[in-house]
Amino acid sequence: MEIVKSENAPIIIASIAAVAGLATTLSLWRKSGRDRKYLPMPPTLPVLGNIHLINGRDPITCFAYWGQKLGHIFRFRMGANDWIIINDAAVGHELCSRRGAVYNSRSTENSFLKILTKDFHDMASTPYGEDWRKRRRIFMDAMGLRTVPVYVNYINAEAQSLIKNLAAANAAPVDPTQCLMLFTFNVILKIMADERLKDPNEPWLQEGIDSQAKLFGYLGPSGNPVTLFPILRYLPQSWVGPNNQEVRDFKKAYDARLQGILDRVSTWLANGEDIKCFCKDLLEKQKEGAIDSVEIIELLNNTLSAGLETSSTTLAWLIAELANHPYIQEDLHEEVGKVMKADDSPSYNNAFNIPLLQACIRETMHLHPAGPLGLPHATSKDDIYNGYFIPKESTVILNLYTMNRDPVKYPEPNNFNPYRYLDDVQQLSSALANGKIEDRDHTSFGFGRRICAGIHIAETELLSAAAALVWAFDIMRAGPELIDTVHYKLGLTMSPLPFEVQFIKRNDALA
Ligand code: HEM
Repeated sequence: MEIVKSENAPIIIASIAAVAGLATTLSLWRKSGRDRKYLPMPPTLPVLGNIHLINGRDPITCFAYWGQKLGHIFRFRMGANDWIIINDAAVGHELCSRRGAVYNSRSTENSFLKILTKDFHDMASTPYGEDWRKRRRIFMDAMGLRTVPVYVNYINAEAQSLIKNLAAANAAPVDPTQCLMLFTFNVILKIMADERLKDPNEPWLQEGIDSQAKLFGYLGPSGNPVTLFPILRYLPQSWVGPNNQEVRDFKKAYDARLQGILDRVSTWLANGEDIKCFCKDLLEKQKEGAIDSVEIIELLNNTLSAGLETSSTTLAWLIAELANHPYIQEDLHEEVGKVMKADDSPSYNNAFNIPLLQACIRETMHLHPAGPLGLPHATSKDDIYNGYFIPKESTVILNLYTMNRDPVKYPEPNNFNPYRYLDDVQQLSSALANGKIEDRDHTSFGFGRRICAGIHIAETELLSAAAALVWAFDIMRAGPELIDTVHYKLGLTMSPLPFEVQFIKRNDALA
C-alpha cells in the first residue's frame, strides 16, 4: 500500500489536536458542571421559571412556604434570573457577615436602576468595591455613631413637633401617617440640609412622597419586566411598561429637587452661615477632590429614599401595636413616670433609660420589618456553601420577615410581646448586629457590610419619637375592634393597612 504524504497533514493534525483538546475541555467542563450540586428549586415553568408561584400571594409568604419544603436556602427562578432565597438568620449571617467579601455586592442588571443612579454613582446600589467603600465611608462619617450626637437635639425637636401635630386633632380619630411622614422627612431634611417643613399638608412633602412612590415603582420587580424576561426587549416598548426615556425624564425632575436643596446650602455657606449638615460635608469632600457632583446628588438621593418611609412605617406599626395593647401602655407610663416628669421635655437621652420602651421598638421591628426582603445582595465570586455551588453574580434575597418569625428563637413569634427583650443585655441594635447571630435582637436592618447605613439615625429617631408619644398620650383605638396588625401593604415598605387612633393627652405640658 502506498502511503501518500499529504501537504495538509500539519493542518489536519493541528485540527485533530484542537478538536480533541476542545472535547477534553468540554467533557471536563460538563463533568465539573454535573458534579456541582446546585441549591434545590421549586418546579419551574418554561420562560416564567417560578414567577407563577408568587401569583396571588406576596413574595414573603411564597418564599416562607418554599423554604419549609426546600430548606433555609434555595433557588427561585424569576424569569431569566436565578435568585437565592435565605429564610434563616444564621445562614444570612454566615454568608453576608462571615463571607463578607463574597456576598455583599449588588446586581447591575436593571436598566432603570442604572438610569436612576446615573450609572451606579450612588452607594446603595453600587457593586461591592472601592467606589462603594469610599461612598459608604463618607456617609458613615456624616451619619455614624460618632456623629449622631450632633443631630440629637434636632431629632428631639422634631419629636416635639410630631406630638404637637398629633395633639392638634383634639383626640378625634386620626390616621397618623402624614404626621409621621413629616417627622421623618424633617429629620432627614435637617440632617441633609439644615431645613425643615412646618406643616404636614405642605405640597413639598406630598410631592416628595409621590416621587418616592414612583421611584420605587420603577425599581420593583414588576416595574421593569425586561429585567425578568429579556425577550421582551424585542416587543414595542409601549407594551412592556415604562420606557427608558420616561425614567430619564423622571430622574431629571427628581434630581432638580435635590440640586435645589444643595444650591441653597451652597448659598448659605457662601454667605458665611454657620451650619452643620450632610450637604456641607459633601461639598467639602468635593473640594478635596474625593467625590464629584454626580456622586453628591446620588448620595443625597440614597439618604432621602432610604430614610423616609422606613422609619415612619415603623412608628406607624408601633402606634398600632400600642393601641392594641393598653396594658403595655400602662407599664410604659409607669416606667416613663420614673424617668420623665410631667413637665419634662421627653428626649432621646431620658428615653434611653426606659428598657421597656426600647423593647417595644425592638419588638415592632422584629414583627414588622420596614423592608421585609431587605435590599437584594449579589455575589462577587463563585462560592460553595454546604456543598452547594453558588455562582458569581447571583442575586441573594434575605427574607428578613421570615427570619424574624423563627419560632425557635422567638417563641410565639407572631405575638407582640416586648417583654421577651427585657432579659437581654440592653444594647443598641447596631451594636448587637456586630456580634454573634444568637445575640442579635432582629434582622430588620439587614446583614453584613451592607447593613443599613442609617441604622444610628434610625435608632435615635425611633426612640426619641416613641418617648415623646408615650409621654404625651394614651393611644386609643377608634373603635372596639383590634387594629389589623396581621395583614400589610407591600409597597415601598411593608406598611400597616390604613387605621385611625385617638391621641388622648396625658400631659398638661402639651399645649
Ligand atoms: C427603621 C428604619 C430603617 C430600616 C428598618 C432600614 C432597613 C434597611 C435595610 C434592610 C437595608 C438593606 C441592608 C442590606 O443590604 O443587607 C438598608 C440599607 C440602607 N439604609 Fe436603611 N433602614 C432604616 C432607616 C434608614 C435611614 C433613616 C437611613 C438614612 C439616614 C437609611 C439609609 C440606608 C442606606 C443608605 C442603605 C444602603 C446601604 C448600602 O448599600 O451600603 N436607612 N436599610
